[in-house]
Amino acid sequence: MSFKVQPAPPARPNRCQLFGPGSRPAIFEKMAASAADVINLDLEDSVSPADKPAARANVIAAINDIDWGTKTLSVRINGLDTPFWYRDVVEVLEEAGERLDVIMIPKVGCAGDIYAVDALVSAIEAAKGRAKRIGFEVIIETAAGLAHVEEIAAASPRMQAMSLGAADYAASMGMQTTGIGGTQAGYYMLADGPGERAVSQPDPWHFPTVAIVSACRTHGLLPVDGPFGDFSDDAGFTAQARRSATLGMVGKWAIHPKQVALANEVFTPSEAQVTEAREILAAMAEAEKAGQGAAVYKGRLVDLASIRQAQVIVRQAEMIAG
Ligand SMILES: CCC(=O)SCCNC(=O)CCNC(=O)[C@H](O)C(C)(C)COP(=O)(O)OP(=O)(O)OC[C@H]1O[C@@H](n2cnc3c(N)ncnc32)[C@H](O)[C@@H]1OP(=O)(O)O
Ligand SMILES: O=CC(=O)O
Ligand SMILES: [Mg+2]
Repeated sequence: MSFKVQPAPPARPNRCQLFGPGSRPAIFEKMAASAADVINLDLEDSVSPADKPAARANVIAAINDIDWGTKTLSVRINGLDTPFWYRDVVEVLEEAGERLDVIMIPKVGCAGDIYAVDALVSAIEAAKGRAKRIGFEVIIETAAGLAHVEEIAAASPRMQAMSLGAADYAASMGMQTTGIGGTQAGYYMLADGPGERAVSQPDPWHFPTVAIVSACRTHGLLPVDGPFGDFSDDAGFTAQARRSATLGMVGKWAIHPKQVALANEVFTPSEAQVTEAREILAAMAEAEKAGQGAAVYKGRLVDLASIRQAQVIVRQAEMIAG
């Protein structure tokens, strides 16, 4: 471990972020009644340019009028390359009440993008006497965003979470696919050797996922997997979510309500995982009493690092249980 201790991320559940277009207020109550930990009211890519002003008004009314319970409530603003974003920030922060928790900034390319939004948000908070400091979450979904992922993670004390946006990321990287997340038909390997050659399909999102997790863990943010577009493919969603969870992400977006339960299941440590983690902690407590730093648990090595691994699972389960 470095001399600098790794900071803890915000202690709140973030297993599923349910999105809904700000231009579709009929679904807002359904979003509030869902089992998602985080709600993202969208002003960006699910809202057509002509609908932006009406969507802002809908979102402001929804923040003020709907009972969002204990969910984290976020609004996705438009990107800094558009004429919409500053009005999103000004109107939402001037007119919506204190229930809003977070602003999501899409297509972030460098720390300066965060600085710009921070300056505007700080000025409005001061002018309006807002008591609660608005947090930021960002989407890494461009080549520049990935190249500068670490400086973005460190850009502001407002930063809480980072998502991988597979659709825009694929476009920005020039990837030859229209699929949003999951395995991609063209990204496959053929085994060497004689006879019929086995096909394997590696994960094309592996590199950005690991880069985001690393930046987030370094700076105490929540790493989140973004959208999986084919909401008819439950198995595909679950496989993608399991890969992300295994690599350290804490949750995944839902772009349809049927994906909420799938995400919650993957990102809630199972009873078997928690039991095993507690047994490892118990085995290590016994080993320590006997003056040993290593022990055998179910035929495999456990040592002091196993304590830290097991604590990840136990803490996650305890935080979710509240
Ligand atoms: C890809 C890049 C990105 O940026 S993703 C993030 C931005 N995109 C979004 O926010 C899109 C969010 N999703 C949607 O707009 C809709 O779910 C889409 C995909 C259009 C499908 O809608 P629809 O055709 O109504 O679906 P459905 O008939 O299967 O709906 C079944 C019931 O569920 C409801 N529903 C629909 N979407 C949501 C939602 N996001 N949150 C909560 N509820 C939702 C529908 O109203 C319908 O309800 P009911 O059964 O009629 O009562
Ligand atoms: O905004 C999300 C994406 O996948 O693009
Ligand atoms: Mg996007």
